Amino acid sequence: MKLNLDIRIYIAGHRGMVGSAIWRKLEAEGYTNLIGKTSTELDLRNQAAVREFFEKEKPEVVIDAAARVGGILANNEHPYQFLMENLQIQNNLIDTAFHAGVDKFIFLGSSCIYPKLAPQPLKEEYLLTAPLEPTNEWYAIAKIAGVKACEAIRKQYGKDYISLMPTNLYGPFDNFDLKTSHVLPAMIRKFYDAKQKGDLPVTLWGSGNPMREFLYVEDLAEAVVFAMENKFADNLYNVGTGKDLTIRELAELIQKIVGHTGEIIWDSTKPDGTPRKLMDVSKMERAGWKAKTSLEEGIKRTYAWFLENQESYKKVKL
Ligand SMILES: NC(=O)C1=CN([C@@H]2O[C@H](COP(=O)(O)OP(=O)(O)OC[C@H]3O[C@@H](n4cnc5c(N)ncnc54)[C@H](OP(=O)(O)O)[C@@H]3O)[C@@H](O)[C@H]2O)C=CC1
Ligand SMILES: C[C@H]1O[C@H](OP(=O)(O)OP(=O)(O)OC[C@H]2O[C@@H](n3cnc4c(=O)[nH]c(N)nc43)[C@H](O)[C@@H]2O)[C@@H](O)[C@@H](O)C1=O
Repeated sequence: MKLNLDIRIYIAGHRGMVGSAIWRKLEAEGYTNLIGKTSTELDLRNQAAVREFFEKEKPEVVIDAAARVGGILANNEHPYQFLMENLQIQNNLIDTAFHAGVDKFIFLGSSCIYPKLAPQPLKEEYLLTAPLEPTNEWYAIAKIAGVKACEAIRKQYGKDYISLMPTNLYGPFDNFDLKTSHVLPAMIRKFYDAKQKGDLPVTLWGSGNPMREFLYVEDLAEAVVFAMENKFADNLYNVGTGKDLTIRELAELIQKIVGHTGEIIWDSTKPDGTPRKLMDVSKMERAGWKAKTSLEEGIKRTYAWFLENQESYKKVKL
């Protein structure tokens, strides 16, 4: 059920694709006391600055949507930053929130925390049962540490700290930079640019054979607000659609939506990453939440947003 609409809610990473979607959803639900700081205003890697911020702002709920985030190449080429920066950010947020007496904390991990070759669909209990996918094990280990920190606070101190594991996300305010982005925004940008130049060929990475699940970011935001307004019985919940497709099928779908008619070339020098990471989303469904936006509808909305914003919105993160 709804919390008091003037409760002080801190959304870490409120300008990101996920954080901004959560912010919009909370505003739409009538929450009036939303707190956000840009990374220039508050570098979450700085523990002293985070402690000072909590003393001043006194948030009652914390939603952690701040992290060093990127696609398969960014993760593979910057392992130290993806491990260390994410450990610093989440440890400062979780530990400071706990010591400041925050009773509700929502940590966002990722489906890449599960073993590379775990049975599919991935259940929450598969965590730590086998080796991780090498291209993003650094990021995954940081995220697993965040899951365990929240689990320990829940178990030892009885605080309502929970971890949501979203699948691959996409939508408005995504990162469309071709070096650091995830596959879906990269395909939108590549097919659009190639179409503009007379349907030139589009080069995509890997074999096209891996499978991925994609959740529209506004559905995730709804899941996060649902988790904020309800007391969950457990610590760890997968958040996804429970459906996946091959990267090749994704390319054909986006090519159709964008209206590109040129050739697709597959660059096998780029990594495929994990062959599949379809999540079992039944635990979250039993808790009362289910995704509703279809992949085709979500891509159409994202493409429309991209066309309206592509000039002003260049999010390059390295
Ligand atoms: N995108 C995806 O496919 C998935 C994302 N997630 C998770 O969702 C969360 C958000 O991801 P997403 O929105 O895609 O990422 P974005 O890169 O869009 O947003 C990340 C946010 O984190 C903030 N941030 C990064 N470093 C710092 C820092 N040192 N100090 C303060 N703020 C910082 C950025 O702030 P600023 O803009 O002010 O610089 C930015 O707003 C992450 O936890 C990610 O792991 C999980 C599964 C899939
Ligand atoms: C959310 C999740 O996202 C990351 O994992 P990932 O899903 O493997 O990342 P990705 O979206 O970048 O790639 C998905 C697939 O798509 C293929 N692919 C084709 N062509 C392009 C292309 O042009 N760009 C990209 N990025 N990938 C491409 C690519 O080769 C791969 O096979 C984690 O690092 C981590 O951040 C995480 O948790």
